[in-house]
Order: sequence, then C-alpha cells, then structure tokens
Amino acid sequence: VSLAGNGPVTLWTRSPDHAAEMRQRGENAARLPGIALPPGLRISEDIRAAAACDTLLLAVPMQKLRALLAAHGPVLAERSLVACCKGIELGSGLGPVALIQSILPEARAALLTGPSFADDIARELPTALTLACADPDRGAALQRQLTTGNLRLYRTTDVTGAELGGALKNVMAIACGACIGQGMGDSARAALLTRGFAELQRYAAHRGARPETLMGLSGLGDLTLTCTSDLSRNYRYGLALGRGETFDDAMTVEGVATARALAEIASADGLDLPITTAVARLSRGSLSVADVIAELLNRPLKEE
Ligand SMILES: NC(=O)C1=CN([C@@H]2O[C@H](COP(=O)(O)OP(=O)(O)OC[C@H]3O[C@@H](n4cnc5c(N)ncnc54)[C@H](O)[C@@H]3O)[C@@H](O)[C@H]2O)C=CC1
Ligand SMILES: O=C(CO)COP(=O)(O)O
Repeated sequence: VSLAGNGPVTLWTRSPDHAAEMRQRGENAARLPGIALPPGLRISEDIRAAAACDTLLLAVPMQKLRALLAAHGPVLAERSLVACCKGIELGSGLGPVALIQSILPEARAALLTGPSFADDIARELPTALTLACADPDRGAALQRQLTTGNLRLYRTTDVTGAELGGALKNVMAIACGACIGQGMGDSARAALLTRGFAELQRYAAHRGARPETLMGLSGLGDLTLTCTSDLSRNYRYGLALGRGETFDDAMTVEGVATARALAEIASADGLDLPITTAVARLSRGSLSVADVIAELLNRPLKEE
C-alpha cells in the first residue's frame, strides 16, 4: 500500500479466490481490514506477474519461506528478493536471508525488518525500518527504492545482526506477555525485557553480529515495540499463556518456532539462553509461567 505511492506494485497471493475478492472489494478484508487498496496496486494470483518486477518482497511466515522458494524457484531466481519475515527456521537454524541464499544462490537476497505493524504502515503512519544487505551498493539502491513518504529506511550490511534482532525480539515478546498475563507487573516486564536484550546481544555477538546493529531499529527498536504493545501477536500469545487462556492456532506467532529452533542450537552448542529456553518449554506446556519466573529468579547471582 505504501510502496504503491512510488510506482507500480503487484500484490501476489497464491489464492485465486482471495485475489478476486481483493480486486472486487478494493480491500484485503482477511489480513488488513479497513484499509483501501490503492488503485495503482495490481493484484494477481499468478506469481509470474509479480516476478516481472526485479525487486520482490517476500512476506510469508518464516517457517513457510522454504516451501515458497521451493515451489517458485525458477521464477524467483536472479531477482532481488527482500525477505520480510522474522525468525529462525526449525531444523536448519537459518534466518531468512541465509535460507534464500542456500536455496536460490543466484538470487540477490536482502532483509527488511524493524519496528512496524502492517496496519501502521498501511495507514501511512511514520515508520522507520532497517534494510539489511551484504552488498553496500545494492543495499543503498534498495534503500532508495523502498523508502516512501511514511516509511524511512536505514541500511546496514550486517545481515546476521538484523536477522537475529528480528527473530529474538519475538521470543522476548512472548516472555514479556506471559509476565504481564501472570500479573507480575510492569517492573518485572522491564527486567525481563532488559535481560532479554542482554541474551539477544550475547547470542548475536556469538554469531558474529555487530553490537551497533542490535542497538538499532532491528534490535532494540523492534524489541521495545513488540514487548510493550497489545497489537503484537507474540506479546498477545504470551499474555494468553500467562492468563491460562487458549490462543487462536491460525495466528502467525513467529516466536514459538524461533524459541524452539534456538533452544535446539543452544543445547547443541552448549550456550546459555535461559529466557529463550524457558519460552520454548512454556510453549510446549512442559513448564508453567510460575515455574519459569521462579527458575529465572533463582539463577546464580552475577555481574550485570
Ligand atoms: N504483520 C505485521 O505487522 C508484520 C509482520 N512481519 C513478519 O512478516 C512475516 C509474515 O507475517 P504476516 O504477514 O503478518 O503473516 P500472516 O499470517 O498475516 O500472513 C502470511 C501470508 O502468507 C501466506 N503464505 C503462507 N505460506 C505460504 C506459501 N507457502 N506460499 C505463499 N503464501 C504463503 C498466507 O496465506 C498469508 O496470506 C512474519 O515473519 C512476520 O514476523 C514483520 C513486520 C510486521
Ligand atoms: O514484527 C512485528 C512488529 O515489528 C509484528 O509483531 P507480531 O508478529 O508479534 O505481531
């Protein structure tokens, strides 16, 4: 919606029915109700129509990215593929850019990430994001191409840092939601957010990310938004866990699979990721929120 102000944009969906409905109503009622789709936005169920453009934004959940790339590899190859997903793939432990590179090495992969609810961007509210691309010239070109009147992009070549900030903030948002849902209060949430950020920084450093990336929009920025807003699905899932309520299974909650993927990596590599591991166990129901809090409070005392 925002990019359509810059020039022609094609919105692809794999569902012909959904495409027809969006064309007819001028609205994506299922995913973005109340937002008028601009007349310049072309809607197609044929991925070749979208792939006629050189730059494609891939906005599917992280655990679905491999299937999308596998199904449409020949059409997507040799394009600029900008992943918009936030997470780590279960099994491979890869982030979105690394996954694209492993499946379509001839594609030019980049990442768009940072604090942003789709609804805010579509309503043209001011938003700032990180565009991560290992090649600085390509990153600068994408930054110019994808900046709009309400969407300001900063760029970085630290793809690993940007990937990990976006992935881990969802895990911490589940933890913060659970803390509030359990009635632990805002002070406890601030402690968890801060220690979650320390865990995020520690893991990112271990993976070779640059510290300043995690201090930016894709790290601290998105962590702050997601851990404090009721609009976040990850935070709301955590709230439900804390309150002992059920949560809509169909809702995309990236932090669940990411916590499990990271817990596997932590166990294999002997890393200490206490909050992430607790979220993985919480999401499986093998630990209660009260147990997690007791466990975290009883860890050995240490320097900050
Ligand atoms: N919604 C938001 O405000 C934001 C979402 N993101 C990230 O964007 C990614 C996608 O999230 P949402 O769009 O919110 O999820 P969503 O669940 O609302 O939509 C995902 C879409 O992907 C489609 N899809 C799933 N598997 C597919 C496949 N194999 N081939 C083609 N299409 C497929 C689904 O049909 C659905 O239309 C996530 O990683 C999320 O963290 C990032 C920033 C903001
Ligand atoms: O990534 C997001 C905000 O930056 C969206 O968060 P949720 O996926 O938790 O809704």
